[in-house]
Amino acid sequence: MHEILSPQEMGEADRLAAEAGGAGSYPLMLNAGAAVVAELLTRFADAAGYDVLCGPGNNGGDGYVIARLLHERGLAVRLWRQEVPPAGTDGARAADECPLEARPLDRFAPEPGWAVVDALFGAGLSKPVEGPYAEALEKAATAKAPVIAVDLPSGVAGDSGRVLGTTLTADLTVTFFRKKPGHLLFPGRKLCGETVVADVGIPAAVLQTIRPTCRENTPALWQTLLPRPERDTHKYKRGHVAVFSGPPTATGAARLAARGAARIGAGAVTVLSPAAALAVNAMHLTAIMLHRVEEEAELAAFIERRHPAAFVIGPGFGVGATARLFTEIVLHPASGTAAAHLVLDADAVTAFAEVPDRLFAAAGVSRATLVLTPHEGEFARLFPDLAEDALLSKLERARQAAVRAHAVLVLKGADTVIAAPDGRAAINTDATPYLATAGSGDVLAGMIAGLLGQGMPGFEAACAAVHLHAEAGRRVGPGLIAEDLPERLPEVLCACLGEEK
Ligand SMILES: NC(=O)C1=CN([C@@H]2O[C@H](COP(=O)(O)OP(=O)(O)OC[C@H]3O[C@@H](n4cnc5c(N)ncnc54)[C@H](OP(=O)(O)O)[C@@H]3O)[C@@H](O)[C@H]2O)[C@@H](O)CC1
Ligand SMILES: Nc1ncnc2c1ncn2[C@@H]1O[C@H](COP(=O)(O)OP(=O)(O)O)[C@@H](O)[C@H]1O
Ligand SMILES: [K+]
Repeated sequence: MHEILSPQEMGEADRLAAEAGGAGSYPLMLNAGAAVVAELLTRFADAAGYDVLCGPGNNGGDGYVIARLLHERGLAVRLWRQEVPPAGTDGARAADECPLEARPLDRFAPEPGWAVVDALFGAGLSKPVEGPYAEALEKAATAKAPVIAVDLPSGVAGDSGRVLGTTLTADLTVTFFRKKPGHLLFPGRKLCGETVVADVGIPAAVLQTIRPTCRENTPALWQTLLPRPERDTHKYKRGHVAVFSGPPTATGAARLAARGAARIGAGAVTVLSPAAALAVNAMHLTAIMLHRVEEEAELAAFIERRHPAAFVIGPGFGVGATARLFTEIVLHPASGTAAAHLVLDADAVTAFAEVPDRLFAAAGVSRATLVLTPHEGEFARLFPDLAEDALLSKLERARQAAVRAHAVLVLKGADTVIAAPDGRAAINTDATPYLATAGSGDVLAGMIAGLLGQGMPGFEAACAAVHLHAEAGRRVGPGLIAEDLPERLPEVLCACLGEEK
């Protein structure tokens, strides 16, 4: 159930199911209508009546089925429409089979105590919602009527969650077969209210033909790859992670990342510090080691002697040439030295703003996995054209950036998207807004490096870290500060690994 289908893939699912069933697509519409009615009767059973707003396509077709089924149950129903579905379509058939008289949509006036069924537009939204359609949605919103949206709140784009023209906030959205990006990406996620996925009789086997590449970020994606230490392991086998520290006044971010790496199971973690910051770092580190690295030769020597499995560069590091130099050294260690994976975050992302191609070229020929963890602002510095393209969804931006950068891309935010250069993508859905606090991204960068260092593949490591970070944040809740996150990881990991204490 965790596959996420684009509206095009959903159309394909519909087509394949209709072919396989032999009875066309109309039975799916009947099932869709029945599924919405079942939800209405569970959650909005005490409504005085139901106003069903029907659009000109198959979303409207679902609306006619819903209106008929409610009417057959003896409930009070009013049907509102602007245009009739074109002859020969499922929508037209549903309209024909609906005995209710249709009222003109521009006369729609919500009644106190009535619920609104929004069946104007769903997957076929093709232009901004305007005119009488927009006015009807605005009236429902102004009346604060309970709203159930069919497939999507009308006006929300299924591929991106963006609003085209006008929309409304639903209390409940019932979608069919699988969620679409618009249910999970903001603002769509907020506008959907709660989203329920209903079975309309499309067999799961159609997914073998469609082969969707986007998933909701649940443990099913990566749980089996979460590292568990062998009984005869030793600390360096559990992955040695090195985190670059910034100057004396900006060392905390690196320590947060280091703590994230350690708590997620890296066997050894070293903070690499410029000379001037060694004293301040030393005052705050215990299990985590400290090593002076300020110059190219010191870094090369550290790599050659200690063979770290993964690095973090960026948190509190500064945006200068050193960030670029160290990044390039890590991606291309001296020949014969094993490549270490790299998480590039924060200042190190910004350091490549003027020369992003240098980073992408280095990643393209590196033996290591590069994971980029920008928030939207940092993303725009590395990928200005993608950030400015209003037609691209957050999912599409992350995907294109991953291909261009030859990197796993973690595009952070309330709806973090993780994308791999091979086209796989995941959308995270369980983060708490309490994570929006300084330093929480630093912890995440360290967590990703900690998993990479333990041998987890890049895409899965990033997905797992994003989920575990969100779960740790959820457990802390109000009052969360970044320091809390690593400390919650033992309990979160225990639950995820199914280990008893
Ligand atoms: N796939 C499945 O498995 C199943 C799908 N099902 C249902 O089908 C729905 C998709 O149906 P759909 O493709 O007919 O699209 P829909 O959303 O009704 O819109 C198309 C119509 O609206 C028009 N139009 C668009 N935007 C507009 C605007 N802003 N302002 C004015 N007009 C606008 C558009 O005009 P056009 O673009 O042609 O100019 C066209 O006439 C899906 O959401 C689900 O509810 C279920 O029955 C069960 C199984
Ligand atoms: N509204 C939100 N809901 C859920 N998670 C959020 C929200 N805002 C930010 N986050 C998460 O919090 C972290 C913030 O990271 P970042 O922006 O890099 O901050 P910092 O640099 O201060 O560590 C990211 O993991 C991001 O996905
Ligand atoms: K709708």
